[in-house]
Amino acid sequence: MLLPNGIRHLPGYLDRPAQEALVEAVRAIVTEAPLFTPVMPGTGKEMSVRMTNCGELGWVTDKQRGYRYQPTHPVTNRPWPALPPQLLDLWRDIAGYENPPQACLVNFYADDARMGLHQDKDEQDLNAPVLSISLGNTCLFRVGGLNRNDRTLSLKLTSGDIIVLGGEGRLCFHGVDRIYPTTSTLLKNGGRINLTLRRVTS
Ligand SMILES: O=C(O)CCC(=O)C(=O)O
Ligand SMILES: [Fe+2]
Repeated sequence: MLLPNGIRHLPGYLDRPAQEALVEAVRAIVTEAPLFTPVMPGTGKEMSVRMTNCGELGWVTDKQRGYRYQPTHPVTNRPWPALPPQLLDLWRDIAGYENPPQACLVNFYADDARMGLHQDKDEQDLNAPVLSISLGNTCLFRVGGLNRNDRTLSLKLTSGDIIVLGGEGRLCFHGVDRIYPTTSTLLKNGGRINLTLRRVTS
């Protein structure tokens, strides 16, 4: 399904077994690289999502140094766990990009978490798409244009859906307005997981 600016929505792309396998992979990642609470640069205000990463680089943020990618976990200082093979396969099948992903951000949304409207622009390689996978409870996703004040469109993302921000849509503003509790049985404790695959360097 094509949204404004060529953003692609692939509803129900992953079947239940594929979703369960990804949840298992995420469990292993979180054991090795514990979730941390990201903060806004400058204000130091905590975001409501908790996160970790896998891949050669991970997205991190703190009060002083702001948003960036780094090869190690900010708390354990250990390298991030490897990208699970399923994610490399998905990138190959969907992204249509010659180089493999370097980073996978793992976002955990409790049922009261959200993510404000933002652009993904901490990457050098803006030719590569961002591939985003939804697992667990349904969310209300909002996508706009290249300017914060552009008109936005809201859509529900359910477990197994994939969004591709590529081409024109690569730098579109987007965010998660809310999570709908008890809309999926995939995650025993509710909430939502979002996996975001990215290329970082050119
Ligand atoms: O949770 C989502 O669907 C979006 C996550 C996101 O935009 C991000 O991590 O940059
Ligand atoms: Fe984003």
